[in-house]
Amino acid sequence: MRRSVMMAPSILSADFARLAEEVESVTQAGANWIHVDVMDGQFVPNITIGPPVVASLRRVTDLPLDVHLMIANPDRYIEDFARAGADRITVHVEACPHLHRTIQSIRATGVKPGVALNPATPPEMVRWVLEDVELVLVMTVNPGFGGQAFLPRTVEKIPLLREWAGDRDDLCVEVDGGIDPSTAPKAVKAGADVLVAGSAVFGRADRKKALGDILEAIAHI
Ligand SMILES: O=C(CO)[C@H](O)[C@H](O)COP(=O)(O)O
Ligand SMILES: [Fe+2]
Repeated sequence: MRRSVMMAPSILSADFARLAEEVESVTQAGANWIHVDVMDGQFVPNITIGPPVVASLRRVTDLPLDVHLMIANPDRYIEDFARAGADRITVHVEACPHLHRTIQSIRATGVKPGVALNPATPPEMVRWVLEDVELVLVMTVNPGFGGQAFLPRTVEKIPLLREWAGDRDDLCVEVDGGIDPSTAPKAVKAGADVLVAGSAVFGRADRKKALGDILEAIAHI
């Protein structure tokens, strides 16, 4: 029997002028986590939001805030995001020359650490820190923008990560980018158990139907 799958809508595709209502709509629709994409214009070409927005979200939701840092030198901001109310902080291995130290810094704040892999990054890059993290985020698009097409080969990393994680049944493997009812089954079959979806959820008026269609697509896997 496969592990239960959690849905983490990405607010990247939400209406930022109505963020509280947008979060409430996906909460009512059954979202498990709220995925927050932080971009700095350096590590990725786009710029989004920072700790003040996370602090504002913290005041309007009890759902776990899953903060995905797509920023250069993330060590500078870990404490700020932790203080703002993040439940999880995920850093990119490509942005962390001292990855183990960065993971320890996240853990020291009381926040659950995660590591993310770009599509071109081999899974071996996180092999020796798997026991130190709570989550591995496998990017299924190149980071920086919502609404891009899913890259199918990226999910081939997931069975390797699961194998290396051994009996770490609690390790979350999250996929992020281009997830919709047609691609979610590929990720879940490979072993993903957290699905981030931005445009496939916030791009539709009926959020319950949007989440429901993804869950229905994976129901029999
Ligand atoms: O990290 C991200 C982009 O870098 C986003 O979380 C991701 O792209 C979600 O958007 P979509 O589901 O529309 O692809
Ligand atoms: Fe993301």
